[in-house]
Amino acid sequence: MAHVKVFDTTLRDGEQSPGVNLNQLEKLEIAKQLERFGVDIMEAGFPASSQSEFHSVQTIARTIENASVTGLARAKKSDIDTAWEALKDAAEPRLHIFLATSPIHMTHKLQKTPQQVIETAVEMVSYARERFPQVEWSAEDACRSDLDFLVSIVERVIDAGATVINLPDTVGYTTPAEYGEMFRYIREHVPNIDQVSLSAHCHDDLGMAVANSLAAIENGATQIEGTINGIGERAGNASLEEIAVALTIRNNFYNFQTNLVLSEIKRTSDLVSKFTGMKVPRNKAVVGENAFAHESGIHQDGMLKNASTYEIITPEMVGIHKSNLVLGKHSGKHAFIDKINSLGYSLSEEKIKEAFASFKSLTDRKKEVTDEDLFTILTDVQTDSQELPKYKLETFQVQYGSQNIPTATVALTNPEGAREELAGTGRGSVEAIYNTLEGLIHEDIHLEDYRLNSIGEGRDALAEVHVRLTVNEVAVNGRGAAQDVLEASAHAFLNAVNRVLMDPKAYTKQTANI
Ligand SMILES: CC(=O)SCCNC(=O)CCNC(=O)[C@H](O)C(C)(C)COP(=O)(O)OP(=O)(O)OC[C@H]1O[C@@H](n2cnc3c(N)ncnc32)[C@H](O)[C@@H]1OP(=O)(O)O
Ligand SMILES: CC(C)C(=O)C(=O)O
Repeated sequence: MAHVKVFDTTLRDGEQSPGVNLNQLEKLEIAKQLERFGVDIMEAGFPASSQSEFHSVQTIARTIENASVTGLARAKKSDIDTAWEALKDAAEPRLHIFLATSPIHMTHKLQKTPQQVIETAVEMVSYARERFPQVEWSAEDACRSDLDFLVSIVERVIDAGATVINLPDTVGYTTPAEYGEMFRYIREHVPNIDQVSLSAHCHDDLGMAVANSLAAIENGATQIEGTINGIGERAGNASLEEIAVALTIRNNFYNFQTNLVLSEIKRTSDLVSKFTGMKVPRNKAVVGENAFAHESGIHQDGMLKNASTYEIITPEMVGIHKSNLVLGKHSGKHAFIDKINSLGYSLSEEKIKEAFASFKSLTDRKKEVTDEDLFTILTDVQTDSQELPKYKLETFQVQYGSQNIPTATVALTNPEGAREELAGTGRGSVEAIYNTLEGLIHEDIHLEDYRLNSIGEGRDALAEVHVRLTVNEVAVNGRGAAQDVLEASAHAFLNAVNRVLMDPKAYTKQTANI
């Protein structure tokens, strides 16, 4: 069976999803999970885009041992130099340079002639190769480029030292037959193509990203690029978990394999969903809640007789396990530690103490603590930086009646450690809390988006709130979980404010709907 390399770009193209903004700790946790998932290459970010992005890429490059870490750069010396500083300590430093090759992009965006584009690509790839042992070059908007122009530029860039050539469908325009044909054409017409890996990178604007990626593999691609849960710019990228499972389940058709550990899919998907705030649609292939649910009588009857009647993928294959060790009010530290280890976490003693305290306080209010609850507690603890000063919720009280004006009284500790208390009103309970918090925090804050999810089932399920705020005109996301919706709402608000106040440089990205 032939091997296909997996290039994950959740932390770069995935983070380009409108509304997503990951902080450094979240990016690092996702990177460690991608390493466990077995990706060959992970694109940790775009180092020249901001200082915080530079530090995230540098930390990931210094931490990850079992995958090659790369970063994106424009065809510009300054981007390449910055990327080198961020990536030079990686186990295998790798750079990803892109330059558009379609007439639309060359004329309107780059304002360069095709000849200038060839010269720039060649010059920048050979400049990058003076430092990086691995250089990937992407022909941005390849699918709307002239094929013979693509043949000449790819040949020249390989001569300049590129080790990987990527032919992205940047705008999700192509069909499987066309994309496959493009790979075949490039393989047949570029004389030095066998010296490099040939990569596919698809977007989902027409819902064909996964099908296009598979067509590329069938026609000579040796690397595929994508993201977890298919997140990414606009409609997203090809979903890596869907490609991996398709190659496995249909290995009688596709004769290709990857290094991915399929049983890590669920956990990777959950982590990315939680940190990005992008909920996985219930009906999404492979990781959606309904992917293994059977509703209708005839299907249920078939399932009871033999699961293969209606299930082509088993939940276990993608890491969905029903747990039988129940944690509750009477569980102690040993069972707790055993459980967090079995969920794949490795936490410091300090963090274990913090997580155990949150667990115990949850058991006072909830009969059974599920794996989903623990996942929420543990990921929050994992990315909580204790050392940094921040706003902390102490107590709150809300008075609500259908005839009264909702009123909240909130007490918090400010970053200087002083306790402050205030009362305020609003049109509803959440608004009363948020107005009061705005009165306590002397920054210019606006709520842009508020979403409430339930974690698990039943009356005692945890509430999880995702908010999007602008703090001093900087957009930032926040997340909070608690058994009570109002408490989760307060935590989410403070989480967003703390993120931007602790690391203002990281939150300069404004996503515009243009
Ligand atoms: C297909 C993709 O997904 S590509 C990756 C897209 N990702 C991102 O853009 C996220 C990170 N980006 C950023 O933080 C910013 O855009 C930065 C820091 C890179 C650049 O910011 P700015 O200097 O303010 O430039 P701005 O983004 O407005 O415009 C982009 C400039 O880069 C040029 N450019 C675009 N692609 C390339 C390229 N591959 N190589 C060289 N120059 C390029 C544009 O022509 C434009 O140049 P101009 O200023 O001479 O007109
Ligand atoms: C940088 C390139 C590979 C990209 O993201 C795209 O073309 O979609």
